[in-house]
Amino acid sequence: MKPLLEARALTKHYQQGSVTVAAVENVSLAAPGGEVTLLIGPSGSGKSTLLSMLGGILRPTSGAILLGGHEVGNLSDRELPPIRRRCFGFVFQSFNLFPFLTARENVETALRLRKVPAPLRERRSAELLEYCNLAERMDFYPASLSDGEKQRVAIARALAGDPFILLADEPTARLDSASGEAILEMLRGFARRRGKAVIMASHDPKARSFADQVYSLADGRIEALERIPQK
Ligand SMILES: Nc1ncnc2c1ncn2[C@@H]1O[C@H](COP(=O)(O)OP(=O)(O)OP(=O)(O)O)[C@@H](O)[C@H]1O
Repeated sequence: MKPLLEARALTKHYQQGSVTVAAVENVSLAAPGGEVTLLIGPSGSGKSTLLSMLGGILRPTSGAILLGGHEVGNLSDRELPPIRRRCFGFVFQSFNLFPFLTARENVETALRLRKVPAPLRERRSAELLEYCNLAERMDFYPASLSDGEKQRVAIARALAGDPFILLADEPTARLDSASGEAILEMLRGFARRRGKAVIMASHDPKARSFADQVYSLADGRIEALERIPQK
């Protein structure tokens, strides 16, 4: 299948005083729709930096990023944010929910950002939370939710813009084994059923069995690419 997102010779160097840190070096990858792409590698191998560049949060030092075949890596600071909102959803290990908003209101903020009219926002946020098995928890504040539920709210929020690509950085790191598995199942379902690309960085040994391809990073470089046979 044609990749939804592609990186070609992507490189990021951080300057720390007189020292240059090569966080990502010459990385090429392709993330097809319908598949989960997993990034693994030791701490400091460049996974988060790579995800941030793929999602247009961080500018590469060099290389190209293609979204649906179109180069987006060189767009201006004004052009990039609307494309990021339209095409990407982000999930982080720390959930990043607003503590003073309910689950539903947290999802609604993402819809408001995308200029969805108010009556539609309410319905759409309820649908998204139902999709994430949170129908009973919509009016709860984050403090009254389990960590697994919080992450499902974060996923509902990430899906608010109906993104083509979902980027997840260690989405199960703070979760117990069963909640983590539920999240991985949900991410895989999103890719498979909706034909979207999920790109996830994870240390979780279980993540592998939910992936279609695994890129192993070491010192900012790709050491191996493995296809996981479909079950
Ligand atoms: N803002 C920054 N300034 C300077 N160096 C940075 C910065 N962010 C990351 N680095 C360095 O870049 C390298 C890659 O870091 P990155 O966080 O991408 O790795 P990671 O694989 O995601 O690690 P972890 O699994 O611990 O999150 C590391 O050497 C890190 O110290």
